[in-house]
Amino acid sequence: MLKVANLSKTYKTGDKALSDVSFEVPSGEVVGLIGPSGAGKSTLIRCVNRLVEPTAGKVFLGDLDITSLPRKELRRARRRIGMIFQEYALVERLTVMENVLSGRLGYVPFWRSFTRRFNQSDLDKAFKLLDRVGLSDQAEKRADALSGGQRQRVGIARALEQDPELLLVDEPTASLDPKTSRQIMRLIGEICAERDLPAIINIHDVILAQNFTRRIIGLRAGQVVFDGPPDALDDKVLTEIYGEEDWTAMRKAAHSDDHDDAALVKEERLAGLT
Ligand SMILES: Nc1ncnc2c1ncn2[C@@H]1O[C@H](COP(=O)(O)OP(=O)(O)OP(=O)(O)O)[C@@H](O)[C@H]1O
Repeated sequence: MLKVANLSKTYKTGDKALSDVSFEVPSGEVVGLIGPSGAGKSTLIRCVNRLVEPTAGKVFLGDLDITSLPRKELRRARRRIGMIFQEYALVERLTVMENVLSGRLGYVPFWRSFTRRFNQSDLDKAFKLLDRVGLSDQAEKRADALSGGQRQRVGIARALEQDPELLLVDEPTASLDPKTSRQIMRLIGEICAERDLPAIINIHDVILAQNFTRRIIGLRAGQVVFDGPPDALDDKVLTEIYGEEDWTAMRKAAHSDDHDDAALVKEERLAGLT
């Protein structure tokens, strides 16, 4: 379980990015973190594993107070937190398998990580993960030969290779087309359910967040202005978070996207492609 208590962050520039943010994420819960640009979503995700140092407040992973750990212990604690990034952060010239195995680098002794020698159980696990994310036939391909969606699947498998207790996901679909975005969100949700893994997903697309998470936290100007189920996110709340928008038009557009998807899948089935 993750607990964030009274977290605040003011950058050296004087920008107040987070003010007194508190929430808990129990095991297996996937939280969509939404809010306009500059609301503090990335800062919040990064404060959890102290890639950004909070100015005040606490972060607990289970009983462990992440915020009070000295550097060396923080490194150990970070192994318990998997991160998935918008731009995938893969090593382009390495193979898919090597990228997944790099998720273990925090665990293996330095000399072994240097020679990239991994034990059989790491390899077995990586193969299983690649199978789970639908890439078992791509293990030897170089990362730079993959599509965006495939890259993000590698990013997911890599995060899982370290057996995390928490997933921090930063704009996982920002570089993907709508259909692939939905597939990636579905995959993350399924994997968290299978592993009883809590996750926070920073996602700018409200409709995606509503369709693929069961709880949404809305940030505005560094403060939590909504914390509840997707159904409760009505036009009034959305306007409070984002300001005035035509929410009906936005929903219609997303809905027609869904229909296009469904029609495509049907056509592919009829043509015997899937
Ligand atoms: N390294 C930094 N130094 C100074 N100010 C920063 C830094 N990073 C972010 N900020 C400021 O903190 C506030 C929150 O930024 P943050 O990137 O967390 O928002 P965000 O909700 O993730 O936005 P976006 O959706 O555009 O990525 C903004 O006012 C931003 O300008």
